[in-house]
Amino acid sequence: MKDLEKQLGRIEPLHQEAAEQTRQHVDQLTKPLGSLGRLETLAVELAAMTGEAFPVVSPPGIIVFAADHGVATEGVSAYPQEVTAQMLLNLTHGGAGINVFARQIGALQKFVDVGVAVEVDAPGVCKKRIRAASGNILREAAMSREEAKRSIQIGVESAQEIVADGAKVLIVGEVGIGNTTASSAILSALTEADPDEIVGRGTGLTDEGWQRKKAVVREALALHRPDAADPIDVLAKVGGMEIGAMAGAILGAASRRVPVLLDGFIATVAALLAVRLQPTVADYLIAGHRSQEPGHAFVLKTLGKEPLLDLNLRLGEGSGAALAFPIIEASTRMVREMATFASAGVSDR
Ligand SMILES: O=C(O)c1ccc[n+]([C@@H]2O[C@H](COP(=O)([O-])O)[C@@H](O)[C@H]2O)c1
Ligand SMILES: Cc1cc2nc[nH]c2cc1C
Repeated sequence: MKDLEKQLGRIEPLHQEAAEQTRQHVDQLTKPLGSLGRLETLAVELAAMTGEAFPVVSPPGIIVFAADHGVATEGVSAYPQEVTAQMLLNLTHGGAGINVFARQIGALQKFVDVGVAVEVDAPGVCKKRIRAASGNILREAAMSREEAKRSIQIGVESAQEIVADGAKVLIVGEVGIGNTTASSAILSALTEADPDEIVGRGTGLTDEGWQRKKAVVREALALHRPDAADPIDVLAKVGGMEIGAMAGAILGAASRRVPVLLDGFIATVAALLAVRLQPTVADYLIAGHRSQEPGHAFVLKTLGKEPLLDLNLRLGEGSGAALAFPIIEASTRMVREMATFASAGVSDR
């Protein structure tokens, strides 16, 4: 990934001085020491990421990447493939769940087609199509190595664009019928997790469909034998274009010291790919929520991240991260707006 590294520049280590300044300030605010719990540690983490002791996180930026998966023809999703394109159109009309939550938090929104099966003609779609759906991983590679790299590069560029537009935190979301199958295969390949432990029902498979999905993941891994030490190989053989783009966007945001608020299973598997490509990116990740998909708890544990919310969500699109955003914002407002013991004339311990 030499070319990508060149394009990204370095991902800077955390800013310890800013973090220390925030830590000291938080301890002077008018509250019992440590009483705002996770909000306090979040405030310090955000300072370390941004390099600013009093960071601003609004407006957040949300990028939804859409792509189709050849494996969808194997009966691994409760919904048909055409839903991906239909939902992409719905997103541009503002009718999807993430649109509602994005409006609630005043987010910038971007919708990127990286490989939907049927092209969507709508002005709100950024067309970065690599190919019309990935290959069916049960029989062929999801994509070529070049296509996998291209997906990452599109993600990097999309993140850089939304940051240039003013986004202070990045949320990456996706739509892609079949992408929990691809994400499960990536996760198993990268961690040697047993598919039985991490494959879930995705959009809501029946017991029979769920068993078939586990077998598909197992067979795809046996066929392709992706190299765990080579994340691009894993992405190309059993991944998907929106997953590569999300990994790239996460790298792109971190390279600009922009914190990344993670959504559900697919977004977090993309984050694991990003971490395997560039380990320092892990410092810029905050887990928004824990999805119902069983592999999500596993990948969060692998990344060492504790989610902010657990609302039994399994929508994707960036929805869980958008719902967690007000907590991030509250931590920054605590630092900026609360009085100190000295300023308010309140007696300290
Ligand atoms: O984010 C999650 O944790 C999540 C869990 C289950 C399903 N999804 C969404 O549902 C789609 C994938 O489910 P499936 O069953 O088609 O693999 C895809 O469009 C995702 O956005 C998302
Ligand atoms: C309707 C629908 C909306 C979605 N949004 C993200 N994934 C989705 C999957 C389906 C099926």
